[in-house]
Amino acid sequence: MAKARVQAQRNADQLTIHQDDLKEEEVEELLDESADPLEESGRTMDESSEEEVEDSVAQDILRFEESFVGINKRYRLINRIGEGTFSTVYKAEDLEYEKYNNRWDLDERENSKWASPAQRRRPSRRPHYVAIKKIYVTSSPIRIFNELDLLHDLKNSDSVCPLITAFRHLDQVVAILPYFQHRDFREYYRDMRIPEMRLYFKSLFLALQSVHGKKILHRDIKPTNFLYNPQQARGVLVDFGLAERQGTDWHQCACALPSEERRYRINHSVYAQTQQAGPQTSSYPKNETRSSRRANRAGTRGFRAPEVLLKCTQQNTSIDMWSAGVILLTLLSRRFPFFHSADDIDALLEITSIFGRKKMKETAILHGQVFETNIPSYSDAGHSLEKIILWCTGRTGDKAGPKKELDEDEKEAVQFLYRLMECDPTKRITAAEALRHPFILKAVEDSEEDEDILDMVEV
Ligand SMILES: Nc1ncnc2c1ncn2[C@@H]1O[C@H](COP(=O)(O)OP(=O)(O)OP(=O)(O)O)[C@@H](O)[C@H]1O
Repeated sequence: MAKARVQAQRNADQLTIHQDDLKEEEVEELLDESADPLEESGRTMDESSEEEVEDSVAQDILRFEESFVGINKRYRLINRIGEGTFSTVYKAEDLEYEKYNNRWDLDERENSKWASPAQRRRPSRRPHYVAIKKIYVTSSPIRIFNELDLLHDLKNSDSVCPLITAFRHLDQVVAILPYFQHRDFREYYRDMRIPEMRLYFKSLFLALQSVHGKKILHRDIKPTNFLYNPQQARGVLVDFGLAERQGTDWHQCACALPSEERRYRINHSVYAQTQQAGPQTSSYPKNETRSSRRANRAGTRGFRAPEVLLKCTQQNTSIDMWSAGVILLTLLSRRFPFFHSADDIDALLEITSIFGRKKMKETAILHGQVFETNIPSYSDAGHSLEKIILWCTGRTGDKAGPKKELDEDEKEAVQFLYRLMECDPTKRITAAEALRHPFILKAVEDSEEDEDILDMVEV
């Protein structure tokens, strides 16, 4: 029933929109459709003209249309495509596309390069899709403003999904973004090959380079926030709901001190004094009077950098590079999610099981924290990432048989991974440096090779 009502509404909307066009341009219709290269390239993967919509989704769409008065005059809601912690995202057709300047539409820009002057003058018959992000009314206005403000700042970056516009109706705010065709990460993480990974990360680091260039931390880098289209080898970053400008609410952290001064402070700390008092004394002050440390720990579990977990009070853009490293580890190990912690302590322990106790102690000290664990199974040195990837991909081999090894491409990927999952944020690779790393530079060589193959086919 709900489905039928949505369909009836859609048909009515479609009629009012297209009647006039048809009268004016009937003759050109056929030409228009066959000459539009985007008819081929723009509709990829999951896109069909009408999608199967579940009853519960259809009802949700109706409720949204009823509560947000006027939304269906501008957009034809098609499907619900995402339900996150802070918003619901719908796919919709932009019914008023031709009325506005659409500089944001990269596909259209690309398309018009190939079109004749006559085709360029004609309004395209291709439907134009947008993503409508309905931000939950429980989000604070400051948070909503922050997201829209940062998106506005990033509007000229080709690799950030731009904000087209935003509307408010009573307490409801919606952000309108271009709909970006992408493939669900879960469909390809098990079999993505190294050359494809190079392209994926090249695109991700181009995006991060532009975001970090503006001194903005995304804070929530994970596969669902990087919408990637393998056919175009291009992805866009979405969801700036947790993003912040670097320096917001900073207090001095030991990691930003010169190493001499840091050592001096550590040697004279309360902890160092209790240590000097001898092994019988408890390592921790019994009557702690200092308030517990506060720091922004926003992000998604499993993707938070060690300094976020250790409550560093001067976090910078390098936290996103760690999260990108977790994505690479996921792809190399074919395990998603790779980390599965219930809370921050668990998350620290998961990292410890890889990098070992010694590294974690050093990392904690960097931020003026003490890391101790009495869990016996954690070794001091941890395990190499190579070994972990071999274990995860079932290449352990038996003791009698030949030693199993990663192939050359994988070894190169792991070298790159060490630069991303560097526990000390001051030593971690930046997005700009990552783009110059051999692992990423080879992406260009690979695609040139592909072109050679294409040339051969043409000849
Ligand atoms: N522009 C877009 N084009 C296509 N799909 C999109 C777009 N924006 C968002 N989505 C889809 O909607 C999902 C949720 O979007 P978003 O991450 O912005 O919301 P969220 O509520 O902050 O989610 P989460 O809590 O999972 O981080 C995305 O993972 C993606 O699948």
